[in-house]
Amino acid sequence: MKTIQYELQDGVATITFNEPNSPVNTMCLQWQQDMSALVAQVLKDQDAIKGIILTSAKSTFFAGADLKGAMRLRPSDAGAIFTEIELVKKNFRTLETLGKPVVSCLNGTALGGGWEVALVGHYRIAVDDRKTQFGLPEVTLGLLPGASGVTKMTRHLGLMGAQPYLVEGKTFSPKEAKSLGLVHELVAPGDTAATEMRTKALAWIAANPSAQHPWEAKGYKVPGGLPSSPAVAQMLVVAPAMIKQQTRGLYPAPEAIMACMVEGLQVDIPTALRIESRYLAKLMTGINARAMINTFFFNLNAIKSGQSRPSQSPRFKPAKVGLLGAGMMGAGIAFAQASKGIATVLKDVSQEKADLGKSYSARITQARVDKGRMSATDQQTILERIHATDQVADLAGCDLIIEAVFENRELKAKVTQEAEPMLAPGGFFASNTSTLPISGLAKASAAADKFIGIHFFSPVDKMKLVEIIRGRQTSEDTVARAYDYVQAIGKMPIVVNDSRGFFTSRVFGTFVMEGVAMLGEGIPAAAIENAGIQCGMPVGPLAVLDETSLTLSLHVMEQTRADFEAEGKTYVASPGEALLVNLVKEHQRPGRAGGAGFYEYPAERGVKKFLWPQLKPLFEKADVQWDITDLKDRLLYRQAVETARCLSENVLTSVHDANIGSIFGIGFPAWTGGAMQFIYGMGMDAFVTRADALAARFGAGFALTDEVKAAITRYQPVY
Ligand SMILES: NC(=O)c1ccc[n+]([C@@H]2O[C@H](COP(=O)([O-])OP(=O)(O)OC[C@H]3O[C@@H](n4cnc5c(N)ncnc54)[C@H](O)[C@@H]3O)[C@@H](O)[C@H]2O)c1
Repeated sequence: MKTIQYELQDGVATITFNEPNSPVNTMCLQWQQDMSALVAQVLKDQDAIKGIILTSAKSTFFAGADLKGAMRLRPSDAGAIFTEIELVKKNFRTLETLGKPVVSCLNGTALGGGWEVALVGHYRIAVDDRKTQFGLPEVTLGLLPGASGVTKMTRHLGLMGAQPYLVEGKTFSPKEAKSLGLVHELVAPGDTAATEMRTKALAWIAANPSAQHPWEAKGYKVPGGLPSSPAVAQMLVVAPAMIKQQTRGLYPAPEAIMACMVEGLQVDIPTALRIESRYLAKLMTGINARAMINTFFFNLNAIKSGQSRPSQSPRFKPAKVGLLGAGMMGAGIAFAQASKGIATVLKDVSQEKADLGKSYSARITQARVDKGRMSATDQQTILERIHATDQVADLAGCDLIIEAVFENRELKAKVTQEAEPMLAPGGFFASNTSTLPISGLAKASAAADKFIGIHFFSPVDKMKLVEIIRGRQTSEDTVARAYDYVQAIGKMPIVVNDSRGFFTSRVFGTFVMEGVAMLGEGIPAAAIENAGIQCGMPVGPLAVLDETSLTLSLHVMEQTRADFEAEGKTYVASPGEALLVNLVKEHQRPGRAGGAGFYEYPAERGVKKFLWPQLKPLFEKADVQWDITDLKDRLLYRQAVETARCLSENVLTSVHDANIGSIFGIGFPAWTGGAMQFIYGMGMDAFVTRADALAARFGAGFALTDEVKAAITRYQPVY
């Protein structure tokens, strides 16, 4: 056995998982074969065995399924997958129904398949380490815990009790596991933890010679009752509808898990396990799981491990970072930095404004203190790290200064020249601009190689993504430092090359303007907004444009037009631009902040916003024909085409940055796996055919040139 060590001593069989050439244990093909060999060995030795201990030689217990293999699966593989899962469970079941006590000694994290291995033990002992996580997050990858996870957790915790851990994929600490009854004993972390766990395991084995899982005993009652009991039956009327509402029918896994829980409780264990295998085989070979695994496992890991970070540069640890502008963004960034231990100088034009910016951190931390999620001491430490000031000189010695002043080129140039001399030797300067090309802003800098874009999203506290923009002259060392800074404050960096709107603002612009173009065609605003929600965007294009401001969009368009004219280039207005001018200038509807946009924002408390009734007489056409599938496709395809163009133009240089950036920066629906995975998931031919058809009816925004098609093919990931 290559991945499992087996030792039988004094009647105790110790099974140690230890996959070679891997930092973690996985359910790889070799492990599956080894498990069959192991079970055969245990059966041979069973007369001599008094008990079994499951343990790991890695720093974690067991990581779970081999996801690379899952990326190669297609619907035609469902039968083979069913057989494979059934074999894994047959081996588990042989061990746990042998009539011998089995103890899992959990030295570290056990997630997904790893937690299902842990659940083979009748008794579970864990090291109470803060880093350790247990649970079944399969749903977040479009999967279902099919190696007995659904069956066992539902029987342990009941239908209601198990829901958060199965349908939502909530993970839990060793302490929480203990309070849920999923772990029976905890030991303190440290050098002696392994020995202590073993001692406890041996004692339990000696005291429970013929252990079994609780539900194997006659008369076992599932907590909360069976689906036929009145309380559960009542819950079952509501729960599926709630799931449907949350997933909008776009994510099959939560529904499949719920169905599997309910069906599994009404049959015996072997049948429940078979039902589970069927559901898993279907999910695992479907398009959604592939998209989610690709993005939420492989792409996220690529970002964490720094695949877009220039690898030659040494690691950078920011100690002191200055922020120019204590407005909405500056205040948010200050809190993000200070809570990660970075000394922060928050500068504005007056002490009053700087203090106001700092008060944002005071408010956020106070809310956490009030909820018991932060200690008053921690709050004080964070606030003490933020020095609010109106003095440029206070920026002296900063490793990095980020400007977040008004979106105005002249002002940005002025503050750059004022603050740059304050940088510590080797320090660098960044702009948080959301629209102005970085290479142009860098002209104001005395060291363009040390000038970069670090584009945060609002609200900074909630948005994990940060877009790093490499200007024409930005050095690779500066890119690496910006990457390290973003990771140091716990955010997710993507790296793009400079271009108008970079990646996220550019693609986001195509989404909202496609919505405005539809309105210009006479399609009802409510239908447009509904299409946005139905395809999985967080909000409709008109509502989000109201939030980001119609005036701002118009300002950016005017600025772009002026830049194009100055460069002697032809500016082509997007189809919705005239309508936007009309709304802002003729009808004084600047957006949410101005109290009026596509929506009305009633001042009365509790009265919700509603679409401005005048949109109907002004823009809707009674004879317009539209189809919801077309509307949904237009909103998604327009963004996917623009993302592919970004790859083709070298604005983006990786698919993981494209996918993660589109989901976390723009709100591109997660069920697709991101804007590029949307294309790869459906296949190049199908995508091109549909995009061509949309281009023929709705314009050049959907047109794919040969270069763009070549870029899509060139960047296609291979698993
Ligand atoms: N608001 C967003 O959603 C968002 C998102 C990403 C990026 N951005 C960009 O971030 C920047 C700031 O945006 P915001 O929404 O925080 O603006 P804001 O209007 O809330 O804040 C700007 C702040 O800059 C201050 N300021 C002006 N001149 C200054 C100077 N000489 N020195 C120091 N401070 C000065 C102002 O007093 C004000 O407090 C802009 O470039 C914007 O495009 C904004």
